[in-house]
Amino acid sequence: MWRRVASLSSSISSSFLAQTASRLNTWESLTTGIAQQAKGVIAPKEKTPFITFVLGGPGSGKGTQCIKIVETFGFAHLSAGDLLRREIASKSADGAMILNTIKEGKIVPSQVTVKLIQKEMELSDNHKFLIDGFPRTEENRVSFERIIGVEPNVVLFFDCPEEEMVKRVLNRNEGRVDDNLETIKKRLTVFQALSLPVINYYSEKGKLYTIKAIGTEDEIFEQVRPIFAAFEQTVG
Ligand SMILES: Nc1ncnc2c1ncn2[C@@H]1O[C@H](COP(=O)(O)OP(=O)(O)O)[C@@H](O)[C@H]1O
Ligand SMILES: Nc1ccn([C@H]2C[C@H](O)[C@@H](COP(=O)(O)OP(=O)(O)O)O2)c(=O)n1
Ligand SMILES: [Mg+2]
Repeated sequence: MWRRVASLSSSISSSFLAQTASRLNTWESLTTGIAQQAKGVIAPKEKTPFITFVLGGPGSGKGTQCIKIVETFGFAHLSAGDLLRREIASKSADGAMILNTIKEGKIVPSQVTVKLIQKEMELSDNHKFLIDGFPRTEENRVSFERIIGVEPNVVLFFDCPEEEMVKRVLNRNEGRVDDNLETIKKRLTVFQALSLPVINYYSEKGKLYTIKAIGTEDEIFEQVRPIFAAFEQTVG
């Protein structure tokens, strides 16, 4: 694994290499634990994980664009909302609590969400992850860093006017308990109060890529494409 890192293009900065090295160590410990539990079932990770957080208000088009990124750049798509809805459907111990939280337009405790994300990352044989709809709060962010031990390489922010988001959510038609006017208003308030600080945090760290999320799906993807194209050589 170390040889792999060393043979990467010489254009990579030393700070990138240092970050890579630290992520590799974390990844090794993450996967070693799993390998011990399920020897031979899960292929060892040989590549450095590349993590993208996909942020934006409800209905801003995160999921839609993630599908295009998966098709074009071969990422694994982990939607925090989908993982939580799967927990509800499986009637797990946390299911009822998650359902009530989502109906109220609130945020599920980070420990629950991070564990679901962690499990998916460990089971995946991909090393490139799109983590969609997460972190939605500072608590989410800190919890991910503490439990997973890595920081994102890229943070996408789909910046969409509120009235457009409301229109899209009300037309989404997926039978979701939170796609109604009452819950969407609460979700927009939560987004402003709790999610925007996370977006500002990554902006200050120089990791934020803001996408103007109006126009056709294809027009929006043309803003997304060059971001990942620029990383393709180094990430694989
Ligand atoms: N550029 C777009 N223009 C119009 N509608 C869109 C666009 N992108 C997505 N949608 C639609 O808006 C709704 C919300 O999109 P989605 O990808 O689920 O957003 P998010 O995951 O951010 O909540 C979906 O019904 C989707 O088909
Ligand atoms: N990090 C997260 C992500 C989603 N949730 C809950 C609360 C959110 O309103 C719902 C739905 O999230 P989802 O990402 O599917 O919603 P949108 O795609 O933005 O419409 O899930 C959460 O509590 N914590
Ligand atoms: Mg979504």
